[in-house]
Amino acid sequence: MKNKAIIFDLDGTLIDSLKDIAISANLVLEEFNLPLHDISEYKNFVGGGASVLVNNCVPKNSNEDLKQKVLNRFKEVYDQEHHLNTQPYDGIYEVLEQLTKQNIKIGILSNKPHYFTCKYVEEFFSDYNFLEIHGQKENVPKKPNPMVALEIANSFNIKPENIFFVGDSDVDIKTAINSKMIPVGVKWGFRGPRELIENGAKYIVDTPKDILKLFEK
Ligand SMILES: O=C(O)COP(=O)(O)O
Repeated sequence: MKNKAIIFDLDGTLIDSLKDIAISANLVLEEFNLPLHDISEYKNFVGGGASVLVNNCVPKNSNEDLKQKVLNRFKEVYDQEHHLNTQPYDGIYEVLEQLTKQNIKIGILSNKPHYFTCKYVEEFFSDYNFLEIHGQKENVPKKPNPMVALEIANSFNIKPENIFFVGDSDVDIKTAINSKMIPVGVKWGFRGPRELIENGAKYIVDTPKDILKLFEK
């Protein structure tokens, strides 16, 4: 057991953050007099980080200046008060408890801006021993680039092929493949299993507790 580890994605994997992201983005779109989107549409907008989110939700012909302004404002609005609906998925705490008991090293790699990633981890997961916590940082390549995932493997002192990379989007599965980790897709996240399988997920887990079964394989 001790020679295995898990890197988790955050949004759509550990926490259900969709509604707050959508509410914040729609508030900003409204401020800029731009068309709004249904919450469910945001499922396909999230995953590539805040700038990709903005790219996806502003009209196609928007110029860079507008995108930058929307992005800056989104970060402000999201930071203020729109966290009321965000919660860890049912069963996540139990899994983290078990992983901690079994001394399995755990980390988080998200494309959510690093500041927000740390904020959420502090709010929900401060009782768990996440050894590595990385959101998207300026001038650091984001997922699916394997760089940070490999740095985490290095710090864990565990070979990438013994690390499960658990996520809910194509970006996560591609990150796992690019870093030669074991790609695990979750069924409860923002995208469906089909996207995860098409992108090369080796395992699909139906519920958080199925993550524990991966170690029996
Ligand atoms: O917020 C995003 O766009 C992505 O975040 P994630 O990498 O934790 O899914």
